Amino acid sequence: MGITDMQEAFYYRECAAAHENSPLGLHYAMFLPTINKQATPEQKKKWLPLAENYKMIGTYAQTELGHGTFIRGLETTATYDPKTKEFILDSPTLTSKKYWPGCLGKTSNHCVVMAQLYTQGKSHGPHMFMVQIRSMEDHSVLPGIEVGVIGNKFGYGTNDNGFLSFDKLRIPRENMLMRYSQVGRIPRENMLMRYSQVSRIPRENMLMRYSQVHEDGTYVKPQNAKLAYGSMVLIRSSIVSDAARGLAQACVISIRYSAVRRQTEAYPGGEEPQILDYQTQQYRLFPLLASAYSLQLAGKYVFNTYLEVNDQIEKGNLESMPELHALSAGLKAFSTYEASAGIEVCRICCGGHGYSQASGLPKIYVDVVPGCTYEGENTVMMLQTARYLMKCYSRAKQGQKLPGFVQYIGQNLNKKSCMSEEVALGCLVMAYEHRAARLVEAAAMRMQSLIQGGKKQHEAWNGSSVQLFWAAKAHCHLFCVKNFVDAIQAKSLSSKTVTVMKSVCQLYGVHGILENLGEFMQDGFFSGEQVGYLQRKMLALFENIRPNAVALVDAFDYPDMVLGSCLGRYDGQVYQALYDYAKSAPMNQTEIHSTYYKHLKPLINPETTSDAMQFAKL
Ligand SMILES: CCCCCCCCCCCCCCCCCCCCCCCC(=O)SCCNC(=O)CCNC(=O)[C@H](O)C(C)(C)COP(=O)(O)OP(=O)(O)OC[C@H]1O[C@@H](n2cnc3c(N)ncnc32)[C@H](O)[C@@H]1OP(=O)(O)O
Ligand SMILES: Cc1cc2nc3c(=O)[nH]c(=O)nc-3n(C[C@H](O)[C@H](O)[C@H](O)COP(=O)(O)OP(=O)(O)OC[C@H]3O[C@@H](n4cnc5c(N)ncnc54)[C@H](O)[C@@H]3O)c2cc1C
Repeated sequence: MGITDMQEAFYYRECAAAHENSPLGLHYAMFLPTINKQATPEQKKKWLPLAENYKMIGTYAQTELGHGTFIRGLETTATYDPKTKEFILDSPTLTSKKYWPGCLGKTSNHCVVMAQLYTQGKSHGPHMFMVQIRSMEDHSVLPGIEVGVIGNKFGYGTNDNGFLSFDKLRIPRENMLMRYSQVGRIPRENMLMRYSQVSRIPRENMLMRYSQVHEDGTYVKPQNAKLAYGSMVLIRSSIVSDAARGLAQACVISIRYSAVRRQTEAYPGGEEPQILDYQTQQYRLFPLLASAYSLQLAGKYVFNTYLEVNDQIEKGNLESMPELHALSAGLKAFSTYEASAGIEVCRICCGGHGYSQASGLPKIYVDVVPGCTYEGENTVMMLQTARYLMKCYSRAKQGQKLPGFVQYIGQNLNKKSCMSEEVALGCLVMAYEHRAARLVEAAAMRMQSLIQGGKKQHEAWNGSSVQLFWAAKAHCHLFCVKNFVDAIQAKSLSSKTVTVMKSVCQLYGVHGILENLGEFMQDGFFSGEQVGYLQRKMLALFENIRPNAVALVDAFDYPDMVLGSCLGRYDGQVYQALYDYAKSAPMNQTEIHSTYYKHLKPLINPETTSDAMQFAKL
């Protein structure tokens, strides 16, 4: 293929088999990046050529039957044996069996395994280990390993998500992924002196600034334990664009179809209008179109932020790690919630044909919706963002300066909206900042009052977690609105394209307020009159966007082969395509289906059943 950028390669493969989650998906999305980001130079030198050339095919085995969210609760153990300089991997309980990892059941011959590290009788928490699970000669399962597929799922039929357990499997010490942030940069001469006294690890291993288990079992911890979570942050930062892609494709299909489909005479004797001319169809589809554009912009922002922060981390500067975690966790949750719900609305807007696989919509849905669960269950991710927002709130109250995208926190909440009939973009951003700041403060106040009332920290946290969730969701929503507005304002408004996009951006902001009105009106920030401005503006924007609706989805430029949809075809020949799809159905290859003779004929013509049964036995 010759494509070196991994995201580009991912999307290129997506074009070849759109929304068919690849049986090598985890090899690309997590196994290779984990080696890239968590292995030492020596380990990369050994494993990357094999993995990049498909000799090693791997997955990311972290989740277990009993734990997916709570990584520190994982039960798989890796115990260091200094006598043999090996780790002993074990699945001590039923619930410790790895369960869910993609490409695990039948495809992978290796995996990076997250296990609790034990050395010198002490636990050091979750760490990653490279484990070979199948022979690279004949793909047979290696001794001490049980592996298989978990069975049918909601979707992802092309991915052999599997289970895996270890029975005191021994792996070399060198198979612990030992890169990580230096525990302080130990001068070379000290390292030589220090390590030569403590252990005789090979010289090439000594020039490391990484976490180590020395040959005698001494553990050198990383600068931050969460660095081991890096691969998840990478994928969370990538999922936002993936969710945007799914929503955008569903919008292409449903809006193109709505421009072709005519239904119900508009008045007695009149012609049937395009269903895209129904205001209710516009009310359901146009805000989703706006959301698709907004999430695409947010996806670009968060992935670029990942690249920037990851570069800093690899230079030992972990300062922006909390911000990246909060941003990637929150936007991953926000984008997959929005996209999943939006794709389902697009399907419903296509009527019966939307329920056919011929529409392409069910396949997009079952490919996007697990994103609400994998790589961090969405509610848990939102609460991680909320945790960061609470810290920001207390820093703001102490007068500390906050980083860019949280500077709104702690602002004066006594002001009122500047909203007028024009519905300026700036007034929209101010409204979202006010709503998020108010919800962050309300959650913080709730926590404080529970603690003052005698609750312990964890009780106050759980007792405030609904409000914490609301605050995190409002924060992510603000981010998407402001990021969209900034993109519009960064362009000159003279060109027609940007003028059209300004309407789309306005609709995104207006619709979001009207769909969450209680949160915007609870403290009187908006007057009833101003809500009227917003309602009228939304209806006006539908009319404004209608003439460009098809062009706006064409602009996503997804080819028919990627959409895989009879409804979203560029040429609009929907009905012929549906009929051809039906005719090609395997069951239509014979006039009478073989099951007639065995199951129906005995009912319809019992007298002639005998010869029928003969036939059925053929
Ligand atoms: C440059 C190279 C570029 C290469 C590009 C490659 C791209 C590849 C192609 C991609 C293309 C697009 C892909 C899109 C499609 C993807 C398809 C993927 C297919 C399916 C994959 C699914 C795989 C999985 O599901 S893997 C398993 C995922 N599991 C999870 O996510 C588990 C979730 N749980 C957790 O993360 C933790 O348990 C958590 C955070 C909930 C709690 O952790 P813990 O208990 O340890 O911490 P806390 O006590 O809550 O907090 C302590 C402290 O730590 C901070 N923190 C927590 N996590 C992080 C983190 N990750 N980073 C930084 N900091 C973290 C937390 O904020 C707290 O800080 P305080 O200061 O104390 O508040
Ligand atoms: C299609 C698919 C592919 C996957 N691929 C992989 C893979 O390749 N590798 C891998 O390791 N894993 C994989 N997973 C597993 C996935 O990462 C986990 O399912 C996910 O992390 C959620 O964990 P869980 O299933 O244990 O859910 P749980 O954590 O049990 O969540 C269940 C419910 O409990 C709630 N909950 C849990 N903890 C809290 C909390 N602290 N506060 C509030 N509410 C809470 C959640 O919000 C949720 O509503 C995959 C899953 C799917 C569906």
